[in-house]
Amino acid sequence: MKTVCCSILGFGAIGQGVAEVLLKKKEYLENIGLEVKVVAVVDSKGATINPEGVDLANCLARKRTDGTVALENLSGVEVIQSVAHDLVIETTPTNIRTGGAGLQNMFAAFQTGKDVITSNKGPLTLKYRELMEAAKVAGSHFRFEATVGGSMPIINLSNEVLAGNKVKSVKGILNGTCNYILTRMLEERASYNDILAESMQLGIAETDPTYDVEGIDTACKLVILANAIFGLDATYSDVEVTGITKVTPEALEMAYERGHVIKLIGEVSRERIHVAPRLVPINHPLAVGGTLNVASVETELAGEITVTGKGAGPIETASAILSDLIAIYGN
Ligand SMILES: NC(=O)C1=CN([C@@H]2O[C@H](COP(=O)(O)OP(=O)(O)OC[C@H]3O[C@@H](n4cnc5c(N)ncnc54)[C@H](OP(=O)(O)O)[C@@H]3O)[C@@H](O)[C@H]2O)C=CC1
Ligand SMILES: N[C@@H](CC=O)C(=O)O
Ligand code: NA
Repeated sequence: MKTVCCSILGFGAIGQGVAEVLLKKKEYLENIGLEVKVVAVVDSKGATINPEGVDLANCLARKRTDGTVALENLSGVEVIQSVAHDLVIETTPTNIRTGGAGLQNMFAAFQTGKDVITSNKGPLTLKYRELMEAAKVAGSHFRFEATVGGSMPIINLSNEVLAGNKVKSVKGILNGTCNYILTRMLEERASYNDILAESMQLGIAETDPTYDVEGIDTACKLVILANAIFGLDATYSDVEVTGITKVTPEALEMAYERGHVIKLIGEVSRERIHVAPRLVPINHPLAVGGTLNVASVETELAGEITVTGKGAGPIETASAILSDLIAIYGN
């Protein structure tokens, strides 16, 4: 049995989703020879630490009742530097201006020879090259399937499953919150503000939901795809960005009467990176609803390959983190 000691940095929707999935998959992981021991859990107020393994069920319960897991006044970086472990699971909020706590956590993880799995888009949008270089120098694994499309495989699909294929472009819906809002505005005539509030409660919206509705989150994901799949050195300023805040119920209904839905479509190729609301025919493969994401990958040898899956949500996103964990340590 291989023991993987890890920390969970950020214990909001996704961090808690990871804890739940690790509890649910304990037996499965043991059956494939992995004991995953969480030695530290950190939120914005501090940390719970136990080198023998923290009680995840207890952490989840305390987070619900007390609003925090903090028993010790330590930050993510302090935990990385002082607690022995192999893997940092980084799920703090996306911040594309500074990279936020996530950027510091990732550099600290690589400086101390740890592997990183993350759902956090900020650091990868801001400092992709530097992070890849730091991971390489440290000989660390760095995986981030959860950053784009949540549970929907897209990064590992393009780089691993479709290995050898040159990807020409990726086009699709990469924000679950916007898709949920546009779908419910059309189908139930629900109000934009009510659905946005509900998205926050469901744990699908960003910590700052303007990232979702202004197209910033989709733009970050396109930057990550540009760098991870196309080998570009793109940053946020390379993306043309329009969000959904100006899409009205009337526009959605008029489009529908003419056989179309309005979707927030992102597209990345070597030539152009852009996101904007676009008309999509009702029966088109990109016309998926709810929190679904969808991506059409245009490849050199295999033609077009389209995937769809839940683009947001705690358990769904944790499933991508779990698959990255198994990709690193399984077998
Ligand atoms: N929600 C989703 O469906 C998806 C989210 N993501 C990404 O995953 C990440 C997490 O998202 P989500 O869980 O929804 O966000 P939340 O806002 O629900 O949770 C963020 C967590 O990070 C903690 N945190 C904030 N600042 C710090 C800090 N300095 N040190 C340690 N912990 C800190 C918060 O603490 P506290 O609890 O004390 O406030 C909270 O526990 C984001 O980067 C997001 O972009 C990616 C895919 C899907
Ligand atoms: N807020 C994001 C979460 C996943 O990245 C979304 O709605 O897609
Ligand atoms: Na994904």
